[in-house]
Amino acid sequence: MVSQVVSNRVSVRVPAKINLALAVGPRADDGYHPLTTVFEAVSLFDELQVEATDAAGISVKVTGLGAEHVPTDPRNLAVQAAQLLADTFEIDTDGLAITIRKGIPVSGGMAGGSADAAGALLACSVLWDIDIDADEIRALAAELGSDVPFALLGGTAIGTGRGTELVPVLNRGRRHWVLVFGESGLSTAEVYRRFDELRPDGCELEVPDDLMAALTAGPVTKLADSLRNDLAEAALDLRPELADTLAEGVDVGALAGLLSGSGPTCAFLCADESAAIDVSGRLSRSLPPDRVRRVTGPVPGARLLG
Ligand SMILES: C[C@](O)(CO)[C@H](O)COP(=O)(O)OP(=O)(O)OC[C@H]1O[C@@H](n2ccc(N)nc2=O)[C@H](O)[C@@H]1O
Ligand SMILES: Nc1ncnc2c1ncn2[C@@H]1O[C@H](COP(=O)(O)OP(=O)(O)OP(=O)(O)O)[C@@H](O)[C@H]1O
Repeated sequence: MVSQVVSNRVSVRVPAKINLALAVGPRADDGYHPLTTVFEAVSLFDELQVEATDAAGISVKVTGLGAEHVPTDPRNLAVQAAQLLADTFEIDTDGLAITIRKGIPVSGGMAGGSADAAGALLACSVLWDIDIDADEIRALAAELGSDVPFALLGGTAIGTGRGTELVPVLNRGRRHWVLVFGESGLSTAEVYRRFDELRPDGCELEVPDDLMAALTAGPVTKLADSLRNDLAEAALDLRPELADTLAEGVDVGALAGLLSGSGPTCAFLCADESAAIDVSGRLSRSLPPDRVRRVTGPVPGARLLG
């Protein structure tokens, strides 16, 4: 297909995720673990702009939270996404300028890099006027990373396989969360490796019935009781101080504390908005305020801006 640039600048916004449940089976021969997870997209975003310029090659500029830890070369997941899309549709990437504004912590267990990959797929498909359907873009997303298809979809969804097979979950209401970002990031691969050492046979890949029921009916306390993360043990083994953070959030009024994905971000479910304001205020007294954020979920996946 020949590229035809229809607009020379496209902006998108992509949310972070938490895993309301993350059941992890034993490591498979390909190095990945089968999962049964319930993703929820929350109101913490990366913004990404792609632009057609006269310069050579692909350039990438990163600003915002933790930008200094993000590569600005072909290792950047947004660059990889643009390149994969271009290769698939035979498009010349010369002159592509990508700008990323990070709002999602890097290596925070909230799928920040995946968000940028999803954003680049969406933005470049518009910039290059590619006629790509939902199944095709989902397949490219899954090639880029296990969390990338969900970053496109958003909302609340069950993920199986590597986390790339998604089924949206109907649920009601808006949930109020307080996030505590880690002092530094944790490597997802390292957390899975420690999981293998601690749980060589994996954990049970059960569909979390109590959680599914709590998403559609009953008080939010029921949901708080059914949150689960099989990677928490491994992440806490690598970062024991996270146990104190999780306990502190509950001490100051959260209904439950949950490690987000592979961590180190801690997510606290609160009864309602005013409880979340109170919890975030109290946590900000003992922690640097820029590590504490109030968010809601679910929110939609990758969206065009403007
Ligand atoms: C922890 C989660 O965020 C939960 O949603 C994901 O499972 C991780 O998703 P991700 O960061 O997009 O993962 P990928 O980029 O695909 O893989 C990073 C590393 O995580 C490990 N990995 C990831 C997904 C999976 N189902 N099993 C794994 O073992 C692998 O060691 C892999 O090398
Ligand atoms: N656009 C990007 N944004 C953030 N990190 C990126 C990006 N591109 C590459 N990386 C690299 O990817 C690694 C993981 O970053 P990321 O922020 O996606 O972790 P994460 O949120 O813990 O991932 P997940 O929750 O999907 O496991 C980091 O080492 C980072 O340097």
